[in-house]
Amino acid sequence: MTAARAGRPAVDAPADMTAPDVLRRRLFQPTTAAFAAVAVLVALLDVAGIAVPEPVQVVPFAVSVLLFGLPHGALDHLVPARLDPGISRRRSIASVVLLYAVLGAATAAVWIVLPVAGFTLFILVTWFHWGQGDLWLDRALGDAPPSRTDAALTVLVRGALPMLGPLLLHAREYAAVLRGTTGLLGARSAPAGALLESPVIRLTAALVLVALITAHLVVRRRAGGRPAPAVGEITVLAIFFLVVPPVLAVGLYFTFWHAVRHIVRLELLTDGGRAALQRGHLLRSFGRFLRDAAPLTACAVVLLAALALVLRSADLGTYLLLIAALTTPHTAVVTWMDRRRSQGVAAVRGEEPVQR
Ligand SMILES: CC1=C(/C=C/C(C)=C/C=C/C(C)=C/C=O)C(C)(C)CCC1
Ligand SMILES: [Fe+2]
Repeated sequence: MTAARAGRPAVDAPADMTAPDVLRRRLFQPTTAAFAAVAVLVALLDVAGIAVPEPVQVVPFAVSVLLFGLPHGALDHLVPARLDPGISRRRSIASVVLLYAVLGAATAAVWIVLPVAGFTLFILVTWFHWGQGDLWLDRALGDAPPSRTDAALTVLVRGALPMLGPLLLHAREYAAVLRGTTGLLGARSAPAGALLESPVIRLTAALVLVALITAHLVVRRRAGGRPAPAVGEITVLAIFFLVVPPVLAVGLYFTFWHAVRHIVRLELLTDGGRAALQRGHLLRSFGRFLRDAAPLTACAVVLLAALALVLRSADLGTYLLLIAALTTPHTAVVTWMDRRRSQGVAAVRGEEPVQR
């Protein structure tokens, strides 16, 4: 259906634009620009001696409960059926529910027995998971070459930006999140917090980040990929995570960068979603997704409320504990999707029929 027939202004993407072009111009480039604008704004406020108030910093995480963040994993139970016509809806739901029960409980057990190890595992799993999300997109947009070294470095760099970046200039807030989460489980994490705040660790993190970024860009160029878009995104994200207070920065990244990209990936697996995205109808596509994800998002909200009651705390730490338990199985689902990579990549290029 064209926009004119729908009786709205002509907002359809031009017919000669491919899906990657449309997504790049309508979604990914504006997102990068918005992140750059936030970094500039925060830097200007800083110069003026104004700090972003703490209640404002948690707004993106609060928004993520219903918009994009928590919902982005709420279709995991349908992913196997969407990707493989040989897998029935019933089998898809049963296997993913089992996966969530086993890996979610195992993650919770680590947190309960060894909270600091739970936190460390959470950072490492997120590092990998957010890195794999950006690798998928780089490949889908034709920027990343089919090289294993490029893949490994992309995952390492993209995950390191949000997980190591905040440590360089905001180690105190980083350590506060460690205390805020592990403290809910009765842990005394003073030594680990002090370690995070030590100059040696922060300097090491800076060196690792610079080395990874350099190696990544060199390898991408040599392997025949397109380094230019990556340079732009990495530069903006590096400045963003250096400048913006971590709770605000990581909340914005989770909600409007990682989750949005994953939603695009899932929408491209359906006829309706792909058609909407190819025409640049982003809001329609996100609306469809949020509606589909509503039942399981509601279940996750109930779990969050139950956790808040058990821990007698309804703060960011509680929410992060829930996310930690859900992220391990979610990462397993996405890793399975990656192994069937050809589907997703072909879908964004409009080369392949997709199933509902
Ligand atoms: C909030 C915050 C942190 C950790 C956030 C994490 C680890 C979030 C993970 C979210 C996931 C995995 C969502 C699912 O895709 C850091 C880095 C300690 C820095 C201080 C602020
Ligand atoms: Fe995710």
